[in-house]
Amino acid sequence: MAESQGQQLELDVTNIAHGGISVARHEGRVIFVGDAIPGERVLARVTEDSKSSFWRADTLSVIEPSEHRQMHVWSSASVARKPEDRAGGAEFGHIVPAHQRELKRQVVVDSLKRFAKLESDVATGVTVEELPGDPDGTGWRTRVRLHVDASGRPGPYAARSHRVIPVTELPLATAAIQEAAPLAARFVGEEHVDIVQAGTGGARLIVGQQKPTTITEYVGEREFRLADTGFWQVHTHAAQTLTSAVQEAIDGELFDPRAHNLDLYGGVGLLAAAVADRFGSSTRITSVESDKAATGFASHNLSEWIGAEAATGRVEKWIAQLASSANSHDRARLRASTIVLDPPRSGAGKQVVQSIGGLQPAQIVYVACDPVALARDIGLFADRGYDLTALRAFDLFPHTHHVEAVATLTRR
Ligand SMILES: C[S@@+](CC[C@H](N)C(=O)[O-])C[C@H]1O[C@@H](n2cnc3c(N)ncnc32)[C@H](O)[C@@H]1O
Repeated sequence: MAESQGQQLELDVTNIAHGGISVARHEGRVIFVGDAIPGERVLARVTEDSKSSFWRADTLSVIEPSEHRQMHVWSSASVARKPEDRAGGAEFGHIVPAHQRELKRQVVVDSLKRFAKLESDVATGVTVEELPGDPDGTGWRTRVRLHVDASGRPGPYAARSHRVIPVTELPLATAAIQEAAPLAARFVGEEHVDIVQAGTGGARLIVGQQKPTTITEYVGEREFRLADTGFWQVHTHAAQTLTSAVQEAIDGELFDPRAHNLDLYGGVGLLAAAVADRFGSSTRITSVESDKAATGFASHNLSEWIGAEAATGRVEKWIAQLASSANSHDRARLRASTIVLDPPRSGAGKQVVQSIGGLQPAQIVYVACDPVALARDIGLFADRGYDLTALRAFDLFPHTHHVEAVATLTRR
């Protein structure tokens, strides 16, 4: 069907879809359109027509703008540029922040309806909460990766492409990163350059596979040590927001500090510390993480709690092994447990959900950065006897389509 590629169409945009794209219809066929807003009429160019069920298109110009449209916060990503020259990573930057959150709310509610068959008040009543910081949604990013092109120029990729776009500013990044970012430098032979702003010491540049250095991040007064190349929540206020959200998501009536509580996909122990901070010095919790360097830091970060420990392993294997080796006392401690999990974008998946379900914990707190993966897993947990009893969502990534959710699931 390649004859439609490149064709220009006037489209009425009706809905938002997962992934930061909007939905329009043309002659009965769904077309996913980038850089548009539901309610707008746009002139778009078809970029993909290989599937019979849907096509993709880029907005070329806006014919009837939405009342929620604003000038893009990043001129390098503006619809005024040719689609292939627009920087990626700020695909909602042309939408006023409050409406970005409304569209993200719709995606969360719609995902739960479609993939978990859930239309309860808990599911439909969710809102997407704004984080502290600049209300215009800029200046929050403490980690930025710039890719490097064949001539050594660094920049973000264009949306859905590996084409490096040279830029002169990074408005989503913190002031320290904007100042330190070597946007005019050349890095011939490197694949990428990372700029990281740690809790202390300004912005650092990490070129290619440079050896890691230990940095310190703070959540309130609490210190977390980690590698500058390792995982840490990206928004300046994300670690504190998720700490409070996880603490509040746990039903205190169902929490047993002496149970075999788990923090799965634990990184350097941020959420295990959140749990132990709320429930006190006798809290028992094991943080499980596949990155050995991270669990080394987690052991240090959790050392104030005698019952907190870090284990290195892939969750899917580690938990299956735990289930197969548990005796009746272990099983009772697991049945009384609270399990926090914070998997990567792909979610926990069927195998891990089945293993967790098999342990029959009292409650599960699921921190998710992908609403579709979360909804799929909530549906799988429902089959294992767990109901969604609380849900919050947070705008951890303003001007992008990403949204973070914290869900509590309780054993029926
Ligand atoms: C979204 S991060 C969350 C980290 C931590 N909860 C935090 O908030 O800082 C997900 C973590 O899961 C780890 N990870 C990814 N896949 C894993 C797996 N199959 N088993 C264990 N850990 C995994 C990653 O290394 C990363 O540290």
